[in-house]
Amino acid sequence: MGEREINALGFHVGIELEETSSMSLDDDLEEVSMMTKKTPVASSVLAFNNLTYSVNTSKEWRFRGILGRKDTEAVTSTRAKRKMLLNNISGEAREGEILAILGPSGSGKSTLIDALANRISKESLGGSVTLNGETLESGVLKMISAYVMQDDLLYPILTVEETLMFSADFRLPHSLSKGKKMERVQTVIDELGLRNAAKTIIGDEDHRGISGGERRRVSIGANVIRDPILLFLDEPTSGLNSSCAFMVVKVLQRIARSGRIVIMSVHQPSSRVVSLLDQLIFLSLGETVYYGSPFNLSPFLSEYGHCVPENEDTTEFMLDLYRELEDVPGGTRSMVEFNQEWYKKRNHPSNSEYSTTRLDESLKEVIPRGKLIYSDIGLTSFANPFWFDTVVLVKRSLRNSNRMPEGVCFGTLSKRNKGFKN
Ligand SMILES: Nc1ncnc2c1ncn2[C@@H]1O[C@H](COP(=O)(O)OP(=O)(O)OP(=O)(O)O)[C@@H](O)[C@H]1O
Repeated sequence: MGEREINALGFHVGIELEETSSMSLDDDLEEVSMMTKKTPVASSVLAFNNLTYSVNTSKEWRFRGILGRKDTEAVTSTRAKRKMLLNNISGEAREGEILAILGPSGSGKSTLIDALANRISKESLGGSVTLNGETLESGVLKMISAYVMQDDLLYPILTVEETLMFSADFRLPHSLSKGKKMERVQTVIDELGLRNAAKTIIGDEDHRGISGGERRRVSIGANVIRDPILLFLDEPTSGLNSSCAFMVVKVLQRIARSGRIVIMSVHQPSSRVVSLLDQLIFLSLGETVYYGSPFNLSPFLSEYGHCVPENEDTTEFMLDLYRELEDVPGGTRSMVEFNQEWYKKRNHPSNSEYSTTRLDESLKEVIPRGKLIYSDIGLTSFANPFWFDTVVLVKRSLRNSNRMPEGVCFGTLSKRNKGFKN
């Protein structure tokens, strides 16, 4: 354990000096990795307890008349049914760490991220979400967090630097000087390992631009420009090949280590990606089948009676195992129950240490750095007036469309969900 420092939230953070890892895949990332890395020990914690969310689904039956006679009127009966999307999900995400939510399609990964990111109405969501033991006001969590969506919505003819500068104009207070905003943009470019791509256009199917992995990092950068405390990402690696996916998660690890909480969903990560994750939640049909570190997954499976064969990837083995279980009667129930017992045995509430600094005091420190204003009456509105945001958006659209050689219509966005150039 090395020195102690105070982080963005005003919390004390223990710093460990770590050996540098070498990355030949990306020059920029390698350059940053060559510098001594600081790994903060978590001191702020987003805890979620017994999150439960269900939706109404209605089933409709139509009866023809007796003996299916066509002249009798059809009778319709509708019976409301509730579908459980999240069932008693608990866990914590710690500052300096990445919490990853894994599971097959439809297991509830996006729903859980939405629940944590305050994108599901409080009335519909059971359970609690707290930061350092305090329940966040509905608006506050949104204000101190950023949510990166699966789809890239970027302007194709703007360069990486311009894209981030427009984000800075849009997300940072307009009272901040151009120079300070540019400084922040340059910091983010380095943090994302995008130095070599800074002057390259985003590109799309018709215009050659940066790679798919770099695009994803630009999307992340546009959201971290205002330095959020919490970063939520829905499938940040989808559509990327394994080396690009690794680089994206490597960047997320760096973002987490700089004192943020990162929560992401991932469908089928490679073992290299898993090596960058700190905590995992495996979901099956809205229930937790494993919650813990990647290192404990193999012992968990052994104790559950399914030893991971030598040379097999543990995460893949786990995903295959419970996908098989989902197809048999009783499904993954025994695994869900085993996980609850296993977790209780290994974790004690005293492990969950976090700062005792009052949350509102901590927010006072951090909020002026971003787009938000803190006043004596609490958190108020966004720093930039509506007209200012409108001007920024119009300027961005105009610059993009002016550069389109074909004179493509105003405000064209690049949305490449498929066909990434990895
Ligand atoms: N409003 C809704 N009404 C009914 N079912 C819903 C609703 N929203 C989501 N679902 C269902 O909830 C389940 C979980 O959805 P969710 O999007 O969270 O899964 P996921 O694990 O993120 O999947 P993917 O990897 O495909 O994105 C799915 O079966 C989905 O169809």
